[in-house]
Amino acid sequence: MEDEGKQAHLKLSGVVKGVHAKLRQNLRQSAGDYESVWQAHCQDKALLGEYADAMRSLATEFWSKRPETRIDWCRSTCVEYFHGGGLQKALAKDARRNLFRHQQEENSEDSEPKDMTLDFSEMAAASAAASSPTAELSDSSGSYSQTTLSSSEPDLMFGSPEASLEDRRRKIYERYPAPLYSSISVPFEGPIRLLDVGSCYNPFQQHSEFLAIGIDISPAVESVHQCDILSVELTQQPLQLAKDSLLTYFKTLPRVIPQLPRCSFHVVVYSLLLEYFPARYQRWLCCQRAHQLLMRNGLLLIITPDSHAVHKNAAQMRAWKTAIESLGFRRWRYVKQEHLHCMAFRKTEDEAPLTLIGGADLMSIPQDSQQEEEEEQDHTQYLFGSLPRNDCDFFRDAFSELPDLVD
Ligand SMILES: C[S@@+](CC[C@H](N)C(=O)[O-])C[C@H]1O[C@@H](n2cnc3c(N)ncnc32)[C@H](O)[C@@H]1O
Repeated sequence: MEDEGKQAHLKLSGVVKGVHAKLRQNLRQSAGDYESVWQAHCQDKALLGEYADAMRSLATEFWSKRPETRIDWCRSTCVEYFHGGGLQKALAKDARRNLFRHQQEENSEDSEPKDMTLDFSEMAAASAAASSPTAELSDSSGSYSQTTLSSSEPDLMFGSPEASLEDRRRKIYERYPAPLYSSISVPFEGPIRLLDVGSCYNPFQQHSEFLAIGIDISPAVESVHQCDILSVELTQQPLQLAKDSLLTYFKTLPRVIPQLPRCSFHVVVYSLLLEYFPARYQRWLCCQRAHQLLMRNGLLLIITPDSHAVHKNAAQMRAWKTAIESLGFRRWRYVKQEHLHCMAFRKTEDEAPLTLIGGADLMSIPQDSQQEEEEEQDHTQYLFGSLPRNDCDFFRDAFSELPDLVD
């Protein structure tokens, strides 16, 4: 019986790993033309269907037996963040950081400020922390990523010499209230709007904390919508609907989604998704899209496989952190589990704070550096039939949530 289970697991993981390997091979053969490789891949409905069934069986029949699955981790992280004080603490920390920064600016001897540039995204966070509940869609006017106060408003900038920094900051807030329509306010209320990208079998749907919207290029179940995160159109503006209408909107999305609303989700989940893509640029684009889809203070959750000790791929994880933070996120939580890296990034800025040249290059996975020659030479029948050894290692890492069934 145990042997039968092992065989079934190997067969299913063979389908999954075969698709990943084929994509990487196609990318190499096309000399890096990831767009045409991706287009051809998305048209291969038979292969996509086989993958979807295999992935669903792996996840629901084998991996779900583990004490804490990646879905459990995402769920407990969201509950702590939205309902357990995590968001409040993060906002309070922003406010302290912001205050400290302005104090530093004022104290610096050589700066005689004529203009003071205030980062309104942080101010919004600070004011959200300090304020009573604010309607999510309270104001849709204006751009607010940066506002410059000129020296023609001296009282506002510096106040009277005796005024405390807190007083001056309060005046600034009164004069320039930061619009919060696309920012998550505290205390958090209502279901957590969670976009599960590469959802496959809609694992978040069963949890009542979430209004879970699952999307996939090849859904394994009816409730998941067909949508490609790489190419789906995004609306120009966030949805401007009252809360009830928002719920209705998300509950009545069409089966095939042509467009997703910008800045409208509390959580975006990429669970075992980024390593599906053969090209770094696709992983990078995917993270950019998460930033565009999330409300400010929303969370991007990334789960990526790795069975090695935490330090083995620490450089890769640091590179991902640098790349993702450059898009306007700040890492809120990182956990290395036995077979997974689990990361939560909070969207802290509406615009990318800096343009990181070569950001896509930082989104590598170990298999990117695998040389074609090595692959061709190393067809060892190691564990997974005809796959090369490095792929075997990868898939054992990538899909070994039940290691005793694979090893
Ligand atoms: C390894 S499975 C992970 C399934 C699930 N998230 C989990 O953790 O068990 C990756 C899934 O991502 C989907 N996928 C790949 N590229 C996608 C894209 N561009 N847009 C949406 N889904 C995608 C695949 O069809 C597949 O179902």
